[in-house]
Amino acid sequence: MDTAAVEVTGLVKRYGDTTAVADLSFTAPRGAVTALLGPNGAGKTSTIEVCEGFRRADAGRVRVLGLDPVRDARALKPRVGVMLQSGGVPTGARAGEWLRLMAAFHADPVPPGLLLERLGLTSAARTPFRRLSGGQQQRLSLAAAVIGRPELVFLDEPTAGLDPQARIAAWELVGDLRSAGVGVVLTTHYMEEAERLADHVVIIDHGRVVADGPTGELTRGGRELRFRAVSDLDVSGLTAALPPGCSVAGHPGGQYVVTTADPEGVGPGLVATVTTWCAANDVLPEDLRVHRRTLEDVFLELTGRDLRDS
Ligand SMILES: Nc1ncnc2c1ncn2[C@@H]1O[C@H](COP(=O)(O)OP(=O)(O)OP(=O)(O)O)[C@@H](O)[C@H]1O
Repeated sequence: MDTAAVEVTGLVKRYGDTTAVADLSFTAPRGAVTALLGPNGAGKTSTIEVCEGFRRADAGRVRVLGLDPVRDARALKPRVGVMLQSGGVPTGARAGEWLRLMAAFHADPVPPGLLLERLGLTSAARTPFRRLSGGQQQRLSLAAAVIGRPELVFLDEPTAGLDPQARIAAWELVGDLRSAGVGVVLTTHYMEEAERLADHVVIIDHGRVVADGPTGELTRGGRELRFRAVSDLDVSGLTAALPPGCSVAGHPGGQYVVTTADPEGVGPGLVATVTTWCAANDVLPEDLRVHRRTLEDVFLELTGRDLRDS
């Protein structure tokens, strides 16, 4: 069986003179959570909308559960759940009615009442969509995306604007989907969310993939070793003891940061060199720890710190 839930090869998407997606390729595995990350305007929504069959690619090949999202739209519809950034629910539809209607399109839907309860919408069941709060609208769209027990769900910024409780409920729902073997492809601007939920991360910038891999692998290789010690440590002496490419910075309060340029990050050898030097100089390195890179560190390293004008 084809193991990919989504396979995108050389995707190009243009809007007039704007190239939103430029030769983009990635694979999202089945039964796993894949997060598409990228600054505003990077091309995430365009990519996801082509995968959903809502937009046509200008070039490249897209396969969803092995099928073509435009040509095989009818076959894919019952197997794929979609949560649009814009909601996609008629403004006058009442939350409960809308979910019951969505349920009617599927052979074995999740009971609408159960989903309303899971997502904290029971008391809003009779409220028209336009009168729901932004967070309630988001949650209703999420519920509609999963009600048909899809094999794959596309979630475009599923937790944007949710309060912490609603975000946790959404995370739990995504976790349950994954446990049930459902593939999830989501976009988010919350790095902590991606780190927590995603098995696989694809970072996009200017319509191209700049990093792609298992979340743990992308964040591997912390470049810093930190410790506290006396405030008048001989920083130049320690620097001289370290391998080339390492530097030491002293900060107020006796905080020290050893940084390595080695792409593999801080290894056991560097930790041993620092502690050996400390022992030889009668220095106790307190709170010694290798600072793990977060997904946010990786994201900013790859996409820069400049604000995007888009
Ligand atoms: N319908 C459209 N017509 C013209 N340009 C568009 C259209 N949709 C998107 N774009 C442009 O394409 C580029 C990519 O947009 P897209 O929405 O795919 O990015 P994104 O990564 O999802 O951004 P965000 O994080 O802000 O949602 C942007 O420059 C955007 O202005």
